[in-house]
Amino acid sequence: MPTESLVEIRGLNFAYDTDSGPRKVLEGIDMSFHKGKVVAIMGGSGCGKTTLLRLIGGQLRPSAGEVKVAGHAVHRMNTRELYALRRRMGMLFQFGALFTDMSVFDNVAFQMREHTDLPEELIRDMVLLKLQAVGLRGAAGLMPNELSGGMARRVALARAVALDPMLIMYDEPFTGLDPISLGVIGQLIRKLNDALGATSIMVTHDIQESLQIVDYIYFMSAGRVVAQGTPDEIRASRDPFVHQFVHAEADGPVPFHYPAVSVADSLLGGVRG
Ligand SMILES: Nc1ncnc2c1ncn2[C@@H]1O[C@H](COP(=O)(O)OP(=O)(O)OP(=O)(O)O)[C@@H](O)[C@H]1O
Repeated sequence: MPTESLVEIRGLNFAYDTDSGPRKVLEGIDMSFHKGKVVAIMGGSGCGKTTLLRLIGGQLRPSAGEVKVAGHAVHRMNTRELYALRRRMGMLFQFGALFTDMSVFDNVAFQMREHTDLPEELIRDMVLLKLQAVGLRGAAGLMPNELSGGMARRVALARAVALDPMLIMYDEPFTGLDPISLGVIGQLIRKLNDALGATSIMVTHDIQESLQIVDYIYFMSAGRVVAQGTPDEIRASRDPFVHQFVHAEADGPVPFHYPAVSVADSLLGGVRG
């Protein structure tokens, strides 16, 4: 029996308003994120992945179509509903910056203190449990500048799941990590998702790590979904776009060059003039 969707995206279009008019970023996106799953969204730089996360989080409104989270259209929620929804979402954005003037403990406790009325003793136990889950209970008293990059990212993970979110969104969680830390973070993303019974959406460029830990992958190009499937389907895919990604080829359906007039035209243009 198919599992239930936590996030459903249907016919989603989005354009940014810019001085030179609307700038189309997403077009006709359909995606489903089923409960309990970890799903990766991959695609070249600037294809609209971060924009999509911001639409799911309700920071942006669709130009057309809709994003539903737990059955409710995000753009129709009032401020109070949006606030309640965001409390149930954990987010880890690029580099997952910690508050540098707070200890590891206080970084993880921050959301609990901001968003709940829980007594400090309970917060203490919850923070230590979250730190235990990422293997850093012993580092609770350290300051961020005393951590390695991999440790800092693990603290950011503990902070993202501090309030036991139903949905966790990661934007490039592996950026800047060495291969060992990258593997550790990947495994933790999977483990935390399963332990919490949550659903995770991960925007990443790291296909090899994704293939190890996710249940499903969407590939985007120029604001559209161009391929999708389970890791096994992706590995077996003959789709040229998927092939370019899986084999890290510099050129293919995703062009290496930003669109431009031909080299001959731009170099010889003056001569021919
Ligand atoms: N506030 C904004 N106003 C106008 N255009 C924007 C704005 N934010 C992003 N864009 C443009 O929208 C497009 C999609 O951006 P987005 O950040 O969603 O891409 P991305 O796929 O996450 O890229 P990357 O992998 O490089 O982070 C890009 O062309 C970007 O320049």
